[in-house]
Amino acid sequence: MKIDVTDYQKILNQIQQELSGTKVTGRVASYVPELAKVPADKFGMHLYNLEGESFCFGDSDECFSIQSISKVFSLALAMKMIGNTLWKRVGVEPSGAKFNSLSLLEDNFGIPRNPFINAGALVVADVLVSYFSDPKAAFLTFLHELTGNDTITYNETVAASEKSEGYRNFAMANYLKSFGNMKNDVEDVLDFYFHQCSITMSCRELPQAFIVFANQGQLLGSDRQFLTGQQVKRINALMLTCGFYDEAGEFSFEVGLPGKSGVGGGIVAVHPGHYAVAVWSPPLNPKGNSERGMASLERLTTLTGYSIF
Ligand SMILES: NC(=O)CC[C@H](N)C(=O)O
Repeated sequence: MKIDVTDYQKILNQIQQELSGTKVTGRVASYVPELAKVPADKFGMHLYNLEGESFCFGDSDECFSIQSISKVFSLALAMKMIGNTLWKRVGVEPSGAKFNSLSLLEDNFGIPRNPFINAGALVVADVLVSYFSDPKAAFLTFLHELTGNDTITYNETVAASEKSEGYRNFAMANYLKSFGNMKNDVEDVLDFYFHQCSITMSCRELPQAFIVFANQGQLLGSDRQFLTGQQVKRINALMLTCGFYDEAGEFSFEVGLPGKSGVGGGIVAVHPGHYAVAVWSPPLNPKGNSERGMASLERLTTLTGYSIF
């Protein structure tokens, strides 16, 4: 199938028109002051296709805290570095539970259900802390190579306040350690994890990073195979089944694309073979996913008439 590219901008304009004025019931994340400060009416979207064309509206050039969207990058880096041994320490099944749930660890002997719930992302962070002597620098290098944009960096204020409020993540990391599924110091792993979550990127920059998942692992506009086809298949499968925690079914049902959300209000989705798209609207629904973001992506696949299904 081929979507007429001239339609994308029209469709995005329609989404902006339909949704920018609507009332949302969700709340902006408030567990750290830096996130609570972000105006609730920010709204932007950017679609980047495999032809290298861009379509956007609203606050699409403004950087925001990518939070859990970063878990896709850390997973990709860990898969690149240690391959299949990763799956001995983290599962690939949807959790059906909140992103920061501790309860499933007890039944699974400290093996998190998947890499996108916090427990799984902490194990992935532990892998990276073991692998690299300077994991924070290595993570940025990975992102810079992936995007060709070396301005992407951490927000130290967000990382610090996340740390000062991170009781549940500390509990989780210690709990993983008690099962032997955390090899490094809890402090070191959390320092890395809070930093990866603090990365700021815009709706324009995120699809430039995610287009590799629409392009079978090859960087766009180059012949560099950045990830293997199998790695990309697996990451897309995990985004589809686990990217929205206990709302992964709903996202798949309404939108029909692999994607990943963050509590900063961002969502990125991928249409393999076609495009990557990011949307940002800070108010979150009760499951911790951007309310207007989900609605926007539902309109995108409905108006284009195409999803992966
Ligand atoms: N869902 C998210 O975006 C959660 C990320 C957040 N930094 C946390 O660890 O709680």
